[in-house]
Amino acid sequence: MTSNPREALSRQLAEAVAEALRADLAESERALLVVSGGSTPVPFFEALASMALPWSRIEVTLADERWVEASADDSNARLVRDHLLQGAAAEARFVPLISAAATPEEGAAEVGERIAALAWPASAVILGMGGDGHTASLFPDSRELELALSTAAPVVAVRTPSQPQPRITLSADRLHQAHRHFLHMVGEEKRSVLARALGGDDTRKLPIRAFLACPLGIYWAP
Ligand SMILES: O=C1O[C@H](COP(=O)(O)O)[C@@H](O)[C@H](O)[C@H]1O
Repeated sequence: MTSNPREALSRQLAEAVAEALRADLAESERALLVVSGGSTPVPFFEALASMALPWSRIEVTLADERWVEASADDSNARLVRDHLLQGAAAEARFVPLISAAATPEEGAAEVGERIAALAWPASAVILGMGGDGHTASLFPDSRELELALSTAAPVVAVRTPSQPQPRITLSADRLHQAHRHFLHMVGEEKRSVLARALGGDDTRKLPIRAFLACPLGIYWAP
């Protein structure tokens, strides 16, 4: 039994996602799970990894990634490998968003083909949100924000002045292609950003707005 609200939240989210995967796997041979990176999902990943699931039938990919080596400290793929693909969950098929290309612009076509071949619509997309209202790598100052919000392509290479690395993100269109959407966030700052997002409609200012009508299951703890 855990008394930490963030741990309890992660456990509840993991149970909801496991339930979603089980329901979809009762209808289809494969199911796809799209997860986010950052600091918030670590306890969620660990809770989900402990769930009894037919992991070999589950595909996992990311909402976004920094264009860095898979072994880099800030690689979202590394986060998934270290915290989700553990124990029985190591049987899941993880499909990363990076390639051997030097830049995301050069790698986007190959990564896009890989992503398009997954078991869409996803069972669940778990989004995070930054203090600037970004989700996935759809940042308010991303040069390709307009494109990422409007294209039917699965992925977009993104350059963002506020961020140190180039990135690649699933497009909003692709992120919408899921049976269920969850937003996982913690802390008062993010709660007030979400309240601002709910009070307006300019997606370019707070890109999380692109997902508020999915409908979105909001998992928040202080
Ligand atoms: O840059 C990113 O940030 C968001 C939120 O991260 P957090 O550390 O505040 O939890 C995340 O959803 C996204 O996938 C990641 O690349």
